[in-house]
Amino acid sequence: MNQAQTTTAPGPKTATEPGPAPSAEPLLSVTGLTVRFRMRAGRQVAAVTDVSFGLAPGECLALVGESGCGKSVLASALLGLLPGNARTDGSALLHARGGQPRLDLLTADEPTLARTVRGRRVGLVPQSPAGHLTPVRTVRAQLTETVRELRGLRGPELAAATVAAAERAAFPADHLDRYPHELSGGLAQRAATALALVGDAPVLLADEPTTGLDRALVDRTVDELRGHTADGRGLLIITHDLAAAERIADRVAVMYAGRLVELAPAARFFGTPGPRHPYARGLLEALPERAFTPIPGMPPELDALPAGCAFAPRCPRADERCATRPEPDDGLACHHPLVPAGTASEETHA
Ligand SMILES: Nc1ncnc2c1ncn2[C@@H]1O[C@H](COP(=O)(O)OP(=O)(O)OP(=O)(O)O)[C@@H](O)[C@H]1O
Ligand code: NI
Repeated sequence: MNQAQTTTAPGPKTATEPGPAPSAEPLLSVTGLTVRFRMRAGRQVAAVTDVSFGLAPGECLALVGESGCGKSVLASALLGLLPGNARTDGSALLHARGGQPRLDLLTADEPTLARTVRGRRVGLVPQSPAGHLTPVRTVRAQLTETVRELRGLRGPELAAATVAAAERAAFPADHLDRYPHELSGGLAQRAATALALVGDAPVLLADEPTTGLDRALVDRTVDELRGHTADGRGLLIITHDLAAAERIADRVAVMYAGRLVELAPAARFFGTPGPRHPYARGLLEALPERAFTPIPGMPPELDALPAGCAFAPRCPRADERCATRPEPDDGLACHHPLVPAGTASEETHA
């Protein structure tokens, strides 16, 4: 979506900016989101730090980054699903829509989240579907209940809508009467996706929705998720699968050690001139169809982060400036970007 491709956090745009009116206000504005886990002996895990982004109507934003960088914690924070030892800061405004009021997801109380947000205003495809499916009930029973609750259907209509909901996520109808433990990982994933799609929530968070699926099913699943953004809904997809992100995303957000280090239009990120942050470039170059060269080293521990740039110890371009943490600017937090600011726009076709 063009209107969403230029800013780190699409706040309210000025009247002089072009773009269709419906995108003037994002669906979701996350500002300075920070999550800390309090551990024993005064230890603290900095899982998410000062993350800001917006999700525009009709937009698909892909959130990528190595394991443990805070992606799922970010999603959990948006749904009020963090454990008791977590403390959040910042805001995550879910804007007014369809008669529903504006709401800060970080401060909303549990009854509000349970009754009006989860599944209705913000859907979730969870990272571990097995843990989110009820073990003692068949997939059909769970899907039927969700369709009844969220769509208000009864009788034959309900039965038909349940089968259609399964079909939407490529969950085979002849497996509907199985219990979660009777499903493969890929089928459990599809059941969870089917459940998450039922409510047609304005914002859908999909946390690794394609784990355990083969390429054809990955494509089918992400296309279905992308289809969710019709009618001005938004999709935040968390994925390790950069090919899937390239297939469906409008923008890509790259997270490292709890922070967003780059936020870029997908066309620019995957095409020319490519990622601007050395870490983002490294992620892309690690792909088999690219250089197939992994980034050396490991991400830092989140309870002992360095004062400067957290990527510096692994960065081929690091220098003395990196002892100071780079402030995010124009969708990038790096002292020595691969593509200098101002040259990253569409006219750069070297
Ligand atoms: N309840 C918790 N208490 C303490 N630390 C936690 C808790 N939950 C998550 N963490 C830590 O927060 C960090 C971020 O975890 P998160 O699950 O968000 O990573 P991720 O980016 O989703 O990784 P993956 O790609 O493997 O799913 C990790 O270091 C993890 O150990
Ligand atoms: Ni995760």
